[in-house]
Amino acid sequence: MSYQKQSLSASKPDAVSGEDSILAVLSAEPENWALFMDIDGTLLELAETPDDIVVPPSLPANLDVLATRLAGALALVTGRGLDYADQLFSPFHFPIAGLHGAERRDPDGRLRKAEVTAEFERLKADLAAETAGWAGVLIEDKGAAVAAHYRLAPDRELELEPLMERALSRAGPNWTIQHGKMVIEIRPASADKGNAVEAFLAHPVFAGRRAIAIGDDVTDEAMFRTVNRLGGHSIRVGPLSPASEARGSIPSAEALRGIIETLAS
Ligand SMILES: O=P(O)(O)OC[C@H]1O[C@H](O[C@H]2O[C@H](CO)[C@@H](O)[C@H](O)[C@H]2O)[C@H](O)[C@@H](O)[C@@H]1O
Ligand SMILES: [Mg+2]
Repeated sequence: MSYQKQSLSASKPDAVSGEDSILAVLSAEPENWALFMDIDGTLLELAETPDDIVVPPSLPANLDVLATRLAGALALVTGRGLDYADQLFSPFHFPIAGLHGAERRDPDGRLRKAEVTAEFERLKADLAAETAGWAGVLIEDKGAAVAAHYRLAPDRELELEPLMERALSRAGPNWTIQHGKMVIEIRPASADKGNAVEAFLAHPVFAGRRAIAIGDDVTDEAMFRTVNRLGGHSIRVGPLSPASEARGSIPSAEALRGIIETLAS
């Protein structure tokens, strides 16, 4: 059932639906493609807490080689704060969008950060205080966004929902709720991952290329819709579900890293 959509899309002449076809299009025509990848759950396996993720030592250099093959047309598009995500791939600095698209560093190094108001700072502190006694709930301060993680306390989801909704009303119209894997976030409403992909594609390094977007979560649906509309390819890590607009899938982050390693070698 979950593969029905995949086989439908695979029947299209230019569908990219799995590891072999991603490898094929990128290695055959690297000058024609741009690659946009999510981080958690896509390039890296999910971990119990945000700081427990492991970056395999070969990944940053493999990404750098692949980025060079694509003449720079490779960007990371993440819900993480830009600075946090950037240091995961040190010493390389790829074009990157953080906070689900609200922060961006373009290929020319131009940086756009989201504004953090004094009221938002107070709101984050209050959320941390209100959940201080909730064992297993983690509040992740991401500057202009805040995430309430319940992976270690799944029973708290129902209590976190109204708490985050109340915090959102306090934050005002410039913020929005973002659901994710065992997490509820308040993020800037100014841009989503689809907007970030379009902004990158307007830059000369990316312009004129077709986009491949690879992600694993609800937040990635915005970039899937964008690349589908623009004639690119949308790939979900994990099984396809009818709820996703991704048209292809690869089984795991490890499989994606294998593709990257092959393309880099
Ligand atoms: O857009 P992404 O790069 O996938 O980032 C989405 C969120 O990822 C992180 O949370 C998720 O991964 C954690 C580590 O594996 C996991 O513990 C958590 O349950 C997941 O929701 C990150 O902490 C968030 O800030 C990102 O928005
Ligand atoms: Mg993800």
